[in-house]
Amino acid sequence: MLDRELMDIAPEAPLSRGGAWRLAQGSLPAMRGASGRPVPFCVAGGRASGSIAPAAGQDDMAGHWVCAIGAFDGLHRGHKELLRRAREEARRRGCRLAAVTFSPDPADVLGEPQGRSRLLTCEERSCGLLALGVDAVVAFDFTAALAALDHLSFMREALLAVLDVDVVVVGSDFRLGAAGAGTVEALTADGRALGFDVCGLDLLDADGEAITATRTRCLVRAGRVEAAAGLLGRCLCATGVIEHGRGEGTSFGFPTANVMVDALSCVPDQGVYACLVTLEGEGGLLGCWPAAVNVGVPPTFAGQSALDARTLLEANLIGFAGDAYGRVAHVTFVRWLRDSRPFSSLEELERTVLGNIGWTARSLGEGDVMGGGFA
Ligand SMILES: Cc1cc2nc3c(=O)[nH]c(=O)nc-3n(C[C@H](O)[C@H](O)[C@H](O)COP(=O)(O)O)c2cc1C
Ligand SMILES: Nc1ncnc2c1ncn2[C@@H]1O[C@H](COP(=O)(O)OP(=O)(O)OP(=O)(O)O)[C@@H](O)[C@H]1O
Repeated sequence: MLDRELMDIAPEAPLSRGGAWRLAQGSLPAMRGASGRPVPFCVAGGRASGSIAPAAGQDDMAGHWVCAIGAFDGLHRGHKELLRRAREEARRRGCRLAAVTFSPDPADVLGEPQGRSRLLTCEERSCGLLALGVDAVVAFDFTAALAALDHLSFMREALLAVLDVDVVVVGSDFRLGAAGAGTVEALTADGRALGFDVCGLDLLDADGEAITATRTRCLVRAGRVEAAAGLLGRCLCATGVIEHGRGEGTSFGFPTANVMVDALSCVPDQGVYACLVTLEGEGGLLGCWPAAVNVGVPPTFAGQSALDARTLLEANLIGFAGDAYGRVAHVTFVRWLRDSRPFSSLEELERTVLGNIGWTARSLGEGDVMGGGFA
Protein backbone atom coordinates (compact mmCIF):
# COMPACT_ATOMS: atom_id res chain seq x y z
CA MET A 1 0.00 0.00 0.00
CA LEU A 2 2.82 2.36 0.88
CA ASP A 3 4.56 1.72 -2.46
CA ARG A 4 1.55 2.97 -4.36
CA GLU A 5 1.75 6.21 -2.43
CA LEU A 6 5.46 6.78 -2.97
CA MET A 7 6.18 9.42 -5.54
CA ASP A 8 9.28 10.35 -7.41
CA ILE A 9 10.36 13.01 -9.83
CA ALA A 10 11.98 12.52 -13.17
CA PRO A 11 15.52 13.88 -12.59
CA GLU A 12 15.60 15.34 -16.10
CA ALA A 13 12.23 17.09 -15.73
CA PRO A 14 12.35 20.78 -16.61
CA LEU A 15 11.49 23.51 -14.12
CA SER A 16 7.96 24.74 -14.54
CA ARG A 17 5.83 27.53 -12.97
CA GLY A 18 6.69 28.26 -9.37
CA GLY A 19 9.80 26.17 -9.74
CA ALA A 20 7.79 23.01 -9.10
CA TRP A 21 9.16 19.89 -10.74
CA ARG A 22 6.45 17.94 -12.46
CA LEU A 23 6.15 14.69 -10.61
CA ALA A 24 6.83 11.54 -12.60
CA GLN A 25 3.38 10.30 -11.68
CA GLY A 26 1.87 13.58 -12.72
CA SER A 27 0.30 14.75 -9.47
CA LEU A 28 0.87 15.37 -5.81
CA PRO A 29 -0.13 12.55 -3.47
CA ALA A 30 -3.86 12.21 -3.01
CA MET A 31 -4.86 11.78 0.61
CA ARG A 32 -7.96 9.83 -0.30
CA GLY A 33 -9.81 10.86 2.81
CA ALA A 34 -7.22 9.36 5.13
CA SER A 35 -6.88 12.76 6.82
CA GLY A 36 -4.55 12.89 9.78
CA ARG A 37 -2.57 9.83 8.72
CA PRO A 38 0.94 10.59 7.44
CA VAL A 39 1.43 9.73 3.75
CA PRO A 40 5.02 8.84 2.82
CA PHE A 41 6.82 10.42 -0.14
CA CYS A 42 10.17 10.15 -1.84
CA VAL A 43 11.62 12.84 -4.16
CA ALA A 44 14.87 14.13 -5.65
CA GLY A 45 15.77 10.79 -7.17
CA GLY A 46 15.52 9.11 -3.76
CA ARG A 47 17.72 11.64 -1.96
CA ALA A 48 14.82 13.09 0.02
CA SER A 49 11.96 11.27 1.68
CA GLY A 50 9.45 12.03 4.38
CA SER A 51 5.76 12.13 5.10
CA ILE A 52 2.84 14.50 4.87
CA ALA A 53 0.28 14.62 7.68
CA PRO A 54 -2.81 16.45 6.42
CA ALA A 55 -5.28 18.22 8.72
CA ALA A 56 -8.80 16.84 8.79
CA GLY A 57 -10.61 17.66 5.58
CA GLN A 58 -7.43 18.31 3.56
CA ASP A 59 -7.60 15.50 1.07
CA ASP A 60 -5.05 16.51 -1.54
CA MET A 61 -1.94 18.68 -1.76
CA ALA A 62 -2.73 20.48 -5.02
CA GLY A 63 -2.92 24.28 -5.02
CA HIS A 64 -0.71 26.98 -3.60
CA TRP A 65 1.02 26.92 -0.24
CA VAL A 66 2.63 29.19 2.30
CA CYS A 67 5.36 27.18 4.09
CA ALA A 68 6.66 27.89 7.60
CA ILE A 69 9.96 26.03 7.89
CA GLY A 70 11.90 24.89 10.96
CA ALA A 71 12.46 22.24 13.60
CA PHE A 72 9.67 23.57 15.86
CA ASP A 73 10.91 21.71 18.95
CA GLY A 74 8.80 22.80 21.92
CA LEU A 75 6.30 24.79 19.83
CA HIS A 76 7.22 27.76 22.01
CA ARG A 77 5.66 31.24 21.90
CA GLY A 78 8.02 32.31 19.10
CA HIS A 79 6.96 29.37 16.93
CA LYS A 80 3.29 30.17 17.59
CA GLU A 81 3.81 33.80 16.59
CA LEU A 82 5.58 32.70 13.38
CA LEU A 83 2.70 30.35 12.55
CA ARG A 84 0.15 33.10 13.29
CA ARG A 85 1.90 35.46 10.87
CA ALA A 86 2.24 32.69 8.27
CA ARG A 87 -1.49 31.96 8.60
CA GLU A 88 -2.26 35.65 7.97
CA GLU A 89 -0.06 35.59 4.88
CA ALA A 90 -1.80 32.44 3.62
CA ARG A 91 -5.24 34.00 4.12
CA ARG A 92 -4.16 37.18 2.31
CA ARG A 93 -2.93 35.18 -0.69
CA GLY A 94 -5.67 32.55 -0.77
CA CYS A 95 -3.13 29.80 -0.03
CA ARG A 96 -3.07 26.94 2.42
CA LEU A 97 -0.49 26.78 5.22
CA ALA A 98 2.03 23.97 5.63
CA ALA A 99 4.57 23.52 8.42
CA VAL A 100 7.73 22.05 6.90
CA THR A 101 9.89 20.26 9.42
CA PHE A 102 12.48 17.53 9.85
CA SER A 103 12.54 14.17 11.58
CA PRO A 104 14.59 13.57 13.62
CA ASP A 105 15.28 17.14 14.75
CA PRO A 106 18.50 18.24 12.92
CA ALA A 107 19.91 19.30 16.31
CA ASP A 108 19.86 15.64 17.38
CA VAL A 109 21.86 14.67 14.29
CA LEU A 110 24.20 17.64 13.78
CA GLY A 111 24.32 19.27 17.23
CA GLU A 112 26.70 18.68 20.09
CA PRO A 113 25.94 15.33 21.74
CA GLN A 114 24.07 16.90 24.62
CA GLY A 115 21.40 14.30 25.44
CA ARG A 116 18.01 15.25 26.87
CA SER A 117 17.61 17.51 23.88
CA ARG A 118 14.02 17.07 22.88
CA LEU A 119 11.12 19.07 24.27
CA LEU A 120 8.68 17.22 21.98
CA THR A 121 8.86 13.96 20.06
CA CYS A 122 8.39 14.16 16.29
CA GLU A 123 4.86 12.85 16.70
CA GLU A 124 4.06 15.43 19.38
CA ARG A 125 5.43 18.20 17.14
CA SER A 126 3.28 17.02 14.25
CA CYS A 127 0.11 16.77 16.37
CA GLY A 128 0.87 20.16 17.96
CA LEU A 129 1.37 21.84 14.59
CA LEU A 130 -1.94 20.44 13.32
CA ALA A 131 -3.64 21.55 16.55
CA LEU A 132 -2.26 25.05 15.92
CA GLY A 133 -4.19 25.13 12.67
CA VAL A 134 -1.76 24.29 9.85
CA ASP A 135 -3.36 22.51 6.88
CA ALA A 136 -0.55 19.97 6.58
CA VAL A 137 2.74 19.00 8.21
CA VAL A 138 5.47 18.01 5.76
CA ALA A 139 8.23 16.19 7.66
CA PHE A 140 11.41 15.45 5.71
CA ASP A 141 13.53 12.54 6.99
CA PHE A 142 16.72 14.22 8.19
CA THR A 143 19.17 11.78 6.61
CA ALA A 144 22.83 12.34 5.69
CA ALA A 145 21.72 12.77 2.05
CA LEU A 146 19.24 15.50 2.99
CA ALA A 147 21.74 17.23 5.30
CA ALA A 148 24.19 17.36 2.38
CA LEU A 149 21.74 19.16 0.05
CA ASP A 150 22.50 22.87 -0.34
CA HIS A 151 19.59 25.26 0.23
CA LEU A 152 18.87 25.82 -3.47
CA SER A 153 18.79 22.08 -4.17
CA PHE A 154 16.60 21.48 -1.14
CA MET A 155 14.08 24.07 -2.29
CA ARG A 156 14.14 23.02 -5.93
CA GLU A 157 14.44 19.25 -5.70
CA ALA A 158 12.81 18.44 -2.37
CA LEU A 159 10.28 21.03 -1.15
CA LEU A 160 9.02 22.26 -4.53
CA ALA A 161 8.62 18.66 -5.64
CA VAL A 162 6.12 18.12 -2.85
CA LEU A 163 4.29 21.46 -2.71
CA ASP A 164 3.60 24.35 -5.05
CA VAL A 165 5.14 27.02 -2.80
CA ASP A 166 4.17 30.69 -3.07
CA VAL A 167 5.76 31.95 0.15
CA VAL A 168 8.34 30.69 2.63
CA VAL A 169 8.05 32.10 6.18
CA VAL A 170 11.00 31.73 8.58
CA GLY A 171 12.52 33.55 11.54
CA SER A 172 15.36 36.00 10.86
CA ASP A 173 17.92 33.60 12.41
CA PHE A 174 16.86 30.63 10.28
CA ARG A 175 19.48 28.64 8.34
CA LEU A 176 18.65 25.97 5.77
CA GLY A 177 20.74 23.39 3.94
CA ALA A 178 24.36 22.24 3.95
CA ALA A 179 26.63 24.27 6.24
CA GLY A 180 23.62 26.37 7.24
CA ALA A 181 24.25 28.60 4.22
CA GLY A 182 20.55 29.16 3.53
CA THR A 183 20.02 32.46 5.36
CA VAL A 184 16.93 34.61 4.76
CA GLU A 185 18.99 36.56 2.22
CA ALA A 186 20.14 33.42 0.37
CA LEU A 187 16.63 31.95 0.40
CA THR A 188 15.28 35.22 -0.99
CA ALA A 189 17.68 34.85 -3.93
CA ASP A 190 16.54 31.22 -4.36
CA GLY A 191 12.95 32.45 -4.38
CA ARG A 192 13.71 34.97 -7.12
CA ALA A 193 15.14 32.16 -9.26
CA LEU A 194 12.45 29.60 -8.47
CA GLY A 195 9.34 31.76 -8.14
CA PHE A 196 8.46 32.13 -4.47
CA ASP A 197 8.63 34.95 -1.92
CA VAL A 198 10.44 34.78 1.42
CA CYS A 199 9.35 36.48 4.68
CA GLY A 200 12.07 36.63 7.34
CA LEU A 201 10.34 37.65 10.57
CA ASP A 202 11.88 39.35 13.60
CA LEU A 203 12.16 36.91 16.48
CA LEU A 204 9.69 37.24 19.35
CA ASP A 205 11.64 37.93 22.52
CA ALA A 206 11.15 37.72 26.26
CA ASP A 207 13.15 39.94 28.64
CA GLY A 208 15.20 41.31 25.76
CA GLU A 209 16.37 37.90 24.52
CA ALA A 210 14.96 35.88 21.61
CA ILE A 211 12.72 32.97 22.55
CA THR A 212 14.36 29.85 21.09
CA ALA A 213 14.18 26.12 21.66
CA THR A 214 17.83 26.18 22.80
CA ARG A 215 17.11 28.81 25.44
CA THR A 216 14.06 26.88 26.64
CA ARG A 217 16.00 23.60 26.87
CA CYS A 218 18.77 25.29 28.91
CA LEU A 219 16.21 26.59 31.41
CA VAL A 220 14.59 23.16 31.69
CA ARG A 221 17.88 21.35 32.27
CA ALA A 222 18.79 23.88 34.97
CA GLY A 223 15.49 23.08 36.70
CA ARG A 224 13.96 26.49 35.98
CA VAL A 225 10.64 25.01 34.91
CA GLU A 226 8.58 28.14 35.62
CA ALA A 227 10.85 30.31 33.46
CA ALA A 228 10.72 27.63 30.72
CA ALA A 229 6.92 27.68 30.94
CA GLY A 230 7.07 31.46 30.35
CA LEU A 231 8.81 30.82 26.99
CA LEU A 232 6.69 27.82 26.04
CA GLY A 233 3.43 29.54 26.95
CA ARG A 234 2.46 26.43 28.89
CA CYS A 235 3.97 24.07 31.47
CA LEU A 236 6.64 21.56 30.46
CA CYS A 237 5.27 18.03 30.16
CA ALA A 238 7.35 14.82 29.95
CA THR A 239 5.93 11.41 29.13
CA GLY A 240 7.15 8.00 30.29
CA VAL A 241 6.12 4.56 31.45
CA ILE A 242 5.86 3.56 35.11
CA GLU A 243 8.29 0.80 36.11
CA HIS A 244 9.22 -1.00 39.31
CA GLY A 245 11.77 0.78 41.55
CA ARG A 246 13.77 -0.40 44.53
CA GLY A 247 10.65 -0.54 46.74
CA GLU A 248 12.22 1.59 49.49
CA GLY A 249 9.55 4.28 49.38
CA THR A 250 6.72 2.07 50.60
CA SER A 251 8.45 1.64 53.95
CA PHE A 252 9.10 5.43 54.11
CA GLY A 253 5.37 6.16 54.04
CA PHE A 254 5.51 7.77 50.59
CA PRO A 255 5.16 5.26 47.76
CA THR A 256 6.66 6.40 44.48
CA ALA A 257 5.80 5.63 40.88
CA ASN A 258 9.02 5.42 38.84
CA VAL A 259 8.38 7.16 35.51
CA MET A 260 11.07 6.26 32.97
CA VAL A 261 11.27 8.89 30.23
CA ASP A 262 13.18 8.59 26.96
CA ALA A 263 16.90 9.41 27.29
CA LEU A 264 16.47 12.16 24.65
CA SER A 265 13.57 13.79 26.46
CA CYS A 266 14.41 17.24 27.82
CA VAL A 267 13.71 17.20 31.57
CA PRO A 268 15.54 18.89 34.47
CA ASP A 269 18.90 17.36 35.36
CA GLN A 270 17.79 16.94 38.97
CA GLY A 271 15.57 18.50 41.64
CA VAL A 272 12.27 18.16 43.44
CA TYR A 273 9.14 19.55 41.79
CA ALA A 274 5.42 20.00 42.38
CA CYS A 275 3.75 18.37 39.37
CA LEU A 276 0.49 17.06 37.98
CA VAL A 277 0.66 13.46 36.74
CA THR A 278 -1.93 12.28 34.22
CA LEU A 279 -2.23 8.50 33.87
CA GLU A 280 -3.52 6.80 30.76
CA GLY A 281 -6.14 4.11 31.28
CA GLU A 282 -7.32 1.37 28.96
CA GLY A 283 -9.79 3.40 26.90
CA GLY A 284 -8.79 6.98 27.79
CA LEU A 285 -7.37 8.99 30.67
CA LEU A 286 -7.54 7.45 34.14
CA GLY A 287 -7.13 10.73 36.02
CA CYS A 288 -4.70 13.49 36.96
CA TRP A 289 -3.06 13.58 40.37
CA PRO A 290 -0.97 16.23 42.14
CA ALA A 291 2.48 14.76 42.75
CA ALA A 292 5.75 15.57 44.48
CA VAL A 293 8.45 14.39 42.08
CA ASN A 294 12.18 13.78 42.47
CA VAL A 295 14.06 13.97 39.14
CA GLY A 296 17.24 11.99 38.67
CA VAL A 297 19.00 9.33 40.66
CA PRO A 298 18.24 9.88 44.39
CA PRO A 299 21.65 11.10 45.69
CA THR A 300 21.24 9.10 48.92
CA PHE A 301 21.01 5.85 46.94
CA ALA A 302 23.25 6.63 43.95
CA GLY A 303 24.74 3.53 42.35
CA GLN A 304 22.39 1.08 44.10
CA SER A 305 20.00 0.35 41.25
CA ALA A 306 20.04 -0.89 37.70
CA LEU A 307 17.54 1.90 36.94
CA ASP A 308 20.08 4.54 37.86
CA ALA A 309 21.62 4.94 34.43
CA ARG A 310 18.30 5.91 32.87
CA THR A 311 16.18 9.03 33.18
CA LEU A 312 14.04 8.57 36.23
CA LEU A 313 11.23 10.66 37.67
CA GLU A 314 10.08 9.38 41.10
CA ALA A 315 6.55 10.59 41.71
CA ASN A 316 4.43 10.39 44.84
CA LEU A 317 0.89 10.67 43.44
CA ILE A 318 -1.21 12.35 46.10
CA GLY A 319 -4.52 10.56 46.71
CA PHE A 320 -3.82 7.79 44.18
CA ALA A 321 -4.58 4.23 45.22
CA GLY A 322 -4.13 1.39 42.78
CA ASP A 323 -1.63 -0.30 40.53
CA ALA A 324 0.14 2.11 38.17
CA TYR A 325 2.82 -0.27 36.83
CA GLY A 326 3.06 -0.31 33.06
CA ARG A 327 0.87 2.75 32.65
CA VAL A 328 1.85 5.73 30.49
CA ALA A 329 2.28 8.85 32.68
CA HIS A 330 2.35 12.48 31.52
CA VAL A 331 4.26 14.54 34.12
CA THR A 332 3.50 18.28 34.02
CA PHE A 333 6.04 20.40 35.91
CA VAL A 334 4.31 23.18 37.84
CA ARG A 335 6.93 24.41 40.31
CA TRP A 336 10.54 23.86 41.44
CA LEU A 337 10.68 23.06 45.16
CA ARG A 338 14.36 22.37 45.95
CA ASP A 339 17.54 20.68 44.73
CA SER A 340 17.89 16.92 45.30
CA ARG A 341 20.51 16.20 47.95
CA PRO A 342 22.01 13.33 49.89
CA PHE A 343 20.64 12.83 53.39
CA SER A 344 22.73 11.54 56.26
CA SER A 345 19.79 9.71 57.83
CA LEU A 346 16.66 8.09 56.44
CA GLU A 347 14.59 9.94 59.07
CA GLU A 348 15.74 13.30 57.69
CA LEU A 349 15.02 12.14 54.11
CA GLU A 350 11.51 11.01 55.09
CA ARG A 351 10.74 14.21 57.04
CA THR A 352 11.90 16.43 54.15
CA VAL A 353 10.05 14.51 51.45
CA LEU A 354 6.84 14.42 53.50
CA GLY A 355 7.19 18.21 53.80
CA ASN A 356 7.41 18.50 50.00
CA ILE A 357 4.37 16.23 49.60
CA GLY A 358 2.44 18.34 52.14
CA TRP A 359 3.25 21.58 50.27
CA THR A 360 2.15 20.03 46.98
CA ALA A 361 -1.11 18.71 48.47
CA ARG A 362 -1.96 22.13 49.92
CA SER A 363 -1.11 23.92 46.66
CA LEU A 364 -2.32 21.56 43.92
CA GLY A 365 -4.87 19.34 45.68
CA GLU A 366 -5.25 16.11 47.59
CA GLY A 367 -6.64 13.85 44.88
CA ASP A 368 -7.53 13.35 41.20
CA VAL A 369 -8.09 16.88 39.91
CA MET A 370 -10.11 15.50 36.98
CA GLY A 371 -12.46 13.87 39.47
CA GLY A 372 -12.97 17.10 41.40
CA GLY A 373 -9.83 16.88 43.53
CA PHE A 374 -11.42 14.89 46.34
CA ALA A 375 -9.32 12.00 47.58
C1 LIG B 1 9.26 14.34 46.43
C2 LIG B 1 10.49 13.49 46.58
C3 LIG B 1 11.70 14.08 46.91
C4 LIG B 1 12.85 13.32 47.06
N1 LIG B 1 14.04 13.93 47.36
C5 LIG B 1 15.17 13.18 47.49
C6 LIG B 1 16.42 13.79 47.79
O1 LIG B 1 16.56 15.01 47.88
N2 LIG B 1 17.49 12.98 47.94
C7 LIG B 1 17.41 11.61 47.83
O2 LIG B 1 18.41 10.94 47.96
N3 LIG B 1 16.25 11.02 47.51
C8 LIG B 1 15.13 11.76 47.34
N4 LIG B 1 13.94 11.18 47.03
C9 LIG B 1 13.95 9.78 46.61
C10 LIG B 1 13.68 8.83 47.69
O3 LIG B 1 14.89 8.57 48.27
C11 LIG B 1 13.04 7.64 46.99
O4 LIG B 1 11.77 7.98 46.58
C12 LIG B 1 13.00 6.46 47.86
O5 LIG B 1 14.29 5.99 47.96
C13 LIG B 1 12.03 5.40 47.35
O6 LIG B 1 12.48 4.78 46.19
P1 LIG B 1 11.76 3.45 45.61
O7 LIG B 1 10.35 3.39 46.11
O8 LIG B 1 11.83 3.60 44.13
O9 LIG B 1 12.58 2.31 46.07
C14 LIG B 1 12.79 11.92 46.89
C15 LIG B 1 11.55 11.33 46.55
C16 LIG B 1 10.42 12.08 46.40
C17 LIG B 1 9.11 11.43 46.04
N1 LIG C 1 11.23 33.69 18.81
C1 LIG C 1 10.88 33.43 17.55
N2 LIG C 1 10.08 34.31 16.88
C2 LIG C 1 9.71 34.04 15.59
N3 LIG C 1 10.12 32.98 14.89
C3 LIG C 1 10.92 32.10 15.50
C4 LIG C 1 11.33 32.27 16.86
N4 LIG C 1 12.13 31.23 17.19
C5 LIG C 1 12.22 30.46 16.10
N5 LIG C 1 11.51 30.98 15.09
C6 LIG C 1 11.36 30.45 13.74
O1 LIG C 1 10.47 29.35 13.79
C7 LIG C 1 10.91 28.34 12.89
C8 LIG C 1 11.17 27.08 13.65
O2 LIG C 1 12.15 27.37 14.64
P1 LIG C 1 13.37 26.41 14.94
O3 LIG C 1 12.86 25.30 15.77
O4 LIG C 1 14.04 26.03 13.68
O5 LIG C 1 14.29 27.42 15.76
P2 LIG C 1 14.49 27.67 17.32
O6 LIG C 1 13.22 27.63 18.10
O7 LIG C 1 15.28 28.95 17.38
O8 LIG C 1 15.36 26.41 17.76
P3 LIG C 1 16.91 26.30 18.10
O9 LIG C 1 17.13 27.08 19.35
O10 LIG C 1 17.11 24.82 18.28
O11 LIG C 1 17.64 26.89 16.92
C9 LIG C 1 12.19 28.89 12.22
O12 LIG C 1 11.83 29.50 11.01
C10 LIG C 1 12.68 29.89 13.22
O13 LIG C 1 13.50 30.91 12.64
